[in-house]
Amino acid sequence: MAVRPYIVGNWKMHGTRSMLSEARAIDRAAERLIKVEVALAPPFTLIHATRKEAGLIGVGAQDCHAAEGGAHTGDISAAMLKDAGAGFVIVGHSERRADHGETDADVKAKAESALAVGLSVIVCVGETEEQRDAGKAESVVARQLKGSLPTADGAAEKVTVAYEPVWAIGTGRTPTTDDVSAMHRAIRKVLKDFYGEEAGAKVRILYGGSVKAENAAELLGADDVGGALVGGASLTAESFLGIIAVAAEMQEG
Ligand SMILES: O=C[C@H](O)COP(=O)(O)O
Repeated sequence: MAVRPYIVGNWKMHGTRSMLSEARAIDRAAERLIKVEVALAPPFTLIHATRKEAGLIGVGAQDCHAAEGGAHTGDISAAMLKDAGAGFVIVGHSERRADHGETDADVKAKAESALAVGLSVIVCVGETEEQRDAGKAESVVARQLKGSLPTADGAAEKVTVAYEPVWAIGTGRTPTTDDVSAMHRAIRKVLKDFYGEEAGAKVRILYGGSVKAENAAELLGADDVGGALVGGASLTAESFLGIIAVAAEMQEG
């Protein structure tokens, strides 16, 4: 279990201002849970309000455009996210890789643009069920990582990796603890090769994909799991705090 697990809620395309009450409730409870680092990634429209109303937890974005600015209708730059109060941005989520055809190079460019304005990044990787069944999971994730990780000076200190098997996202299905351990070990090797032994050893690796309070202990208990990237179970304070409480209890040994 990580020294201080990082539990991040990705609200995806959910959330109007009425959901700020959930963010406030999470923020108030997070104050008690000093053993766990907590963050939320609400929709763009709620970043500024969430930052203002939830002062203790981290607040971030779910994506950013790679350009500094320009004629990109509907897109949002990393600088705009920082201006709105974001401290990090998720890049390369499988839903964006699939729905928007984002390549590893696109993800790397987004990550570099985020680091350039002082944001941290959560770089998402994960295999499909077809790739897993073909025995290609580790090679796919390694390729995604090598193509998506930023290389700017000091990048490793601002990078978190989220391993999210695509077939576990939103399905209620999860890998076995042993499978999570094996993949996280493989990811750690890639990180050390990519950033060097020392820097690569410090990058946090989160697990994401149907994390709930009921399965959090087994998933967070796998080897080299630094926390979780949580979708559906982060949408209410009750369910999200249930996961956070499990992570905190695991810190108490
Ligand atoms: O970003 C979060 C992941 O996609 C996991 O989503 P989920 O917890 O709803 O399976």
